[in-house]
Amino acid sequence: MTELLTREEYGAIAAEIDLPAAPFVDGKFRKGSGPMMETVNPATGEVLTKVSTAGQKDVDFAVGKAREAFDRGEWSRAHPSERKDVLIRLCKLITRRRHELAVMESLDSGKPIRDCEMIDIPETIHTIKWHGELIDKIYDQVGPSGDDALSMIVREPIGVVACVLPWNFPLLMMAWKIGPALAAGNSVIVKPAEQTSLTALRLAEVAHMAGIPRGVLQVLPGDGPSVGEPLGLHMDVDMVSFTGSTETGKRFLRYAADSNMKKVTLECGGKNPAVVLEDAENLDHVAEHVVNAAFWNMGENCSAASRLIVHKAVKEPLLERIVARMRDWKTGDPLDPANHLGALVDAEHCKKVAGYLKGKALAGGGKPKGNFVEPTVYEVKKADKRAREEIFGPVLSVIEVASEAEAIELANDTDYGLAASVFTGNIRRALSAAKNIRAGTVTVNCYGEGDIATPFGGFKQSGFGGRDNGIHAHDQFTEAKTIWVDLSDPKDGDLVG
Ligand SMILES: NC(=O)C1=CN([C@@H]2O[C@H](COP(=O)(O)OP(=O)(O)OC[C@H]3O[C@@H](n4cnc5c(N)ncnc54)[C@H](O)[C@@H]3O)[C@@H](O)[C@H]2O)C=CC1
Ligand code: BAL
Repeated sequence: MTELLTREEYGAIAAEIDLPAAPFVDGKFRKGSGPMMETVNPATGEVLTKVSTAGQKDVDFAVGKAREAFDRGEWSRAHPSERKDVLIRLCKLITRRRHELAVMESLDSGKPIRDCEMIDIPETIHTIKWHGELIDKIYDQVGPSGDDALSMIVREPIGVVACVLPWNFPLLMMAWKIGPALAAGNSVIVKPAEQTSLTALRLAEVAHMAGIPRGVLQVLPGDGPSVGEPLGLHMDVDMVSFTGSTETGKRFLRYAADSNMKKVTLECGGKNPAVVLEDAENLDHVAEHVVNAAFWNMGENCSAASRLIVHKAVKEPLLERIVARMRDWKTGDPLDPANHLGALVDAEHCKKVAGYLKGKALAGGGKPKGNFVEPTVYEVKKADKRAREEIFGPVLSVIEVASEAEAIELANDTDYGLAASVFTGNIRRALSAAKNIRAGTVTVNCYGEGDIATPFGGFKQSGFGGRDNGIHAHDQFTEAKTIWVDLSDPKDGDLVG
């Protein structure tokens, strides 16, 4: 269990912290050719630092260095157990610096320090360790060829991989990508979201200290058009792995089509339903899961349960319990470990979320204070935009239904398909819902994303081309190659054209 420090201790770390402020390229921080970018603490409005950003020139340079590193082979062709050792060493260094990284993450993104300490940092370590540990234990396959041939199916690193990241879990999403990508032997270029570059830059520096060779892990801060687009269009980038909005995800498909047909995997938005049927057992348990799923990380979570689809027979008692539980979810100073919700990531996003705060709320609904939005619940009709659009804030939309069939139909009535949950005491209904809801993850009598060993990604417009986490992530960051060996005796030679 991670120990939490006091508010004063976190304040002292924040006051001392030395923030990285330039692209990390070819083993060191180097000033970028783009403009300086202010990085702001969304909880206070204070400018934390100015980060030198990358431009086209730096993208070209970093891609060249990534390719050189890949071709040198000290990482890409190293024995898997050597890569494992370095990744485990990296995890040890992250563990040693966990409070610093947690504070940096909280200052930069507005996330509550308790989540940074208890979820983001431990899960970052767990992810990198899991893939490091995996890499010297997986075997390639032998195909079912006859006696006169041997067919081998091997997986090889793809080459130069660009990972374009969101701001909602800056370090953890970086780990989801670089853990498997590095373990497999790729050279990786990370483009963090412009709102949250700091921990990505620090992690690259720490990874270098752990023994990741120069050029193998580089970080290019900057905005989408200046850094994301040139990476997406680059002729020598072999793959882009993206997490973010569906709209930007689609751009990467166009970039690939307009350049070198690079491999693209997308993990995008969601409008995820929590379906509660009339035979759900233990409404206190259901309420606990729904509140956590809707409001954890201020609802800035692609798999947040932002729609509660509830049978009319249990609606009132469930809502009473949800509203009661929400009183424990305190919003405020992200560096105070007593708070469960911090600030939204920036003023622009806060304004977008505030646009959904209209009408009579069952809980919350007050105007934002600075970038802080209190957790809010509305009961809405299914056509209401709060029931249809990804809000990405602490807003739960409740929709009443009268039957199981109506609930499942409504759960699927969305362009997204990332996550869903169903609460019922009946195994037939649970499994039937799990089969019939079109989403990458369906949880039963709980709400979650699975864990590091299970694939995460979306159906429909929530995802494309691969899965994060588990051995599926290893597949995402490798190419399959067939090697076919003719075992017949050449002296028999009856090869006919
Ligand atoms: N699925 C998820 O985890 C996330 C979903 N979102 C959703 O997206 C909405 C908008 O948030 P944004 O930060 O604007 O997300 P975004 O999808 O625009 O940003 C994600 C990443 O893509 C990059 N990017 C943006 N425009 C680009 C372009 N033209 N070419 C290449 N790269 C580009 C950004 O710099 C960032 O690194 C949120 O309100 C939320 O609904 C946002 C972040 C994460
Ligand atoms: N929930 C983890 C993935 C994401 O929000 O982008």
